[in-house]
Amino acid sequence: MIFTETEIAGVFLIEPEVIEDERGHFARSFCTREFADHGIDFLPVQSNISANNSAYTLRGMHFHAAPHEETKLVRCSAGKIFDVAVDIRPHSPSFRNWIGVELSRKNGRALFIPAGCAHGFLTLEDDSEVFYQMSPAYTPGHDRGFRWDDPVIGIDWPGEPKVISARDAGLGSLEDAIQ
Ligand SMILES: Cc1cn([C@H]2C[C@H](O)[C@@H](COP(=O)(O)OP(=O)(O)O[C@H]3O[C@H](C)C(=O)[C@H](O)[C@H]3O)O2)c(=O)[nH]c1=O
Repeated sequence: MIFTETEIAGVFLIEPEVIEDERGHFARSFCTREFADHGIDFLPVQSNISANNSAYTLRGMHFHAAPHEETKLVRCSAGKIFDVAVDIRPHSPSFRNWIGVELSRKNGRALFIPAGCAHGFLTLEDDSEVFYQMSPAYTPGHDRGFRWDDPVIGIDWPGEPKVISARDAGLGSLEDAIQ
């Protein structure tokens, strides 16, 4: 795997090292040792599948309140998404910064999102599926969120959402969410 740290400390783009042959290809998708070699102590305890019927479905922006912050390794196992991480750590030099990457079944890329960052995505094709490993396990009642189009964050989405949950559509600002 090829790790590239982004301008948000601790957020890494991970690209597969693909081994191709006449049958197709093989690539490693996770390895505790390779992650540790890049200073990342990550041992996922839960995996999730997010299946999305339509293009321009938006889920986010979500995070868990301390001390239940979640760390995630996100990949797109079908279709294509624009995946976004936002630094919500007030003392971080990249506080309020965001990064967005295109993850797809074709490019096999993954985004590693540490605790202290919010996560969200916009699907770019119908039938896009997101597979993500996380730690710790989900804790009901501690989920928080802020609006996908918070003007203070200014995420440059590649399109407007056509499908969004009532919860996500009604979220407030990041400032309100981290009070
Ligand atoms: C996330 C999660 C949810 N659930 C239950 C709770 C609800 O009954 C149902 C759907 O949950 P929710 O509507 O919060 O799912 P999303 O809107 O896709 O939320 C996720 O979307 C973004 C982008 C994320 O990064 C998070 O994993 C998560 O916030 O699954 C669980 O049982 N375990 C879980 O880990």
